[in-house]
Amino acid sequence: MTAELMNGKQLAASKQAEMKERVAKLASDGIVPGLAVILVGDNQASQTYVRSKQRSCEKAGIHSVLKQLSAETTEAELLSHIHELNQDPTIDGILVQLPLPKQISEQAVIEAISPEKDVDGFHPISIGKMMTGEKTFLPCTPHGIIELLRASNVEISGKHAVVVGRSNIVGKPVGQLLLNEHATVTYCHSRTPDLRAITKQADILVVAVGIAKLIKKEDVKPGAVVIDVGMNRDENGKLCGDVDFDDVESVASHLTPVPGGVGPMTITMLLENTIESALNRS
Ligand SMILES: Nc1nc2c(c(=O)[nH]1)N[C@@H](CN(C=O)c1ccc(C(=O)N[C@@H](CCC(=O)O)C(=O)O)cc1)CN2
Ligand SMILES: [Mg+2]
Repeated sequence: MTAELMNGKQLAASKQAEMKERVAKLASDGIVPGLAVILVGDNQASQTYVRSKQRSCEKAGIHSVLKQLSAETTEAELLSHIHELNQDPTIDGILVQLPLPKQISEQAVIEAISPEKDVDGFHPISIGKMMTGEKTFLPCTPHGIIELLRASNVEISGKHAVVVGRSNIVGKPVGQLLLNEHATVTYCHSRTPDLRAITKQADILVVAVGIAKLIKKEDVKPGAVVIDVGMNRDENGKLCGDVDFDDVESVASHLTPVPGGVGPMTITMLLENTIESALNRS
């Protein structure tokens, strides 16, 4: 068996082309969606992701503002920027790029963002609504994963989904979204004994731990759908996921590549949330 590639890059491009049309229609009604991105410090990867978000906004016709703050920024300074953006009528979405420097509490920052502008879906109100299945902004990477599964016609209902990783950004929420789609969900993490015994039971395996090529073909049930959220560098400095792609390709039925899988969907769902937020303006 050779796994079918779940091409996030392609799906992201087609979704973003649709969004461009939606945004053009909105503009003719006098509404231009606006996204504010706050980047604190000089983390290289964060700079790349933020640039990519801005480029995608520009292509789609979404107004975007970047606030670049120094690594020494205090929590109070950052909060004051957020309070200002909460009041700005041209801004529909506020995103603070994570991770933040250690002097700043991520929780305090996330909670300062108005839930109406929480296009990252990280605010406790957004998370609570996601858990109860109410309409809300869904976190971008987990939502992107669900969209990838849908586009590949993967049945979720009744399947055993195993999530490796329990971060607030990916692991926890993707498990909840899979549960909302009626999967039976098992979470694994660094203290799970005999990880492989559990990953081998998965019909849908989502891996988001940040360990290069952790998952090998022996860890995967033949025919499983494997979603790789990892973003690591291999021994040659090449970008790679948490799944050993070349190994797992021969056992999985569907597999996401890194790059070009889940990553591009993250930005796409961010644009979708920003447009949604602009529609809620009036
Ligand atoms: N406030 C947030 N911070 C962070 C989030 C987030 O959703 N909100 N997620 C990640 C980083 N991230 C977006 O911010 C992100 C990561 C990766 C990609 C992506 O497209 N990756 C490409 C490869 C890029 C490369 O070549 O380096 C891919 O997988 O094809 C997009 C967004 C942490 N912080
Ligand atoms: Mg984790």
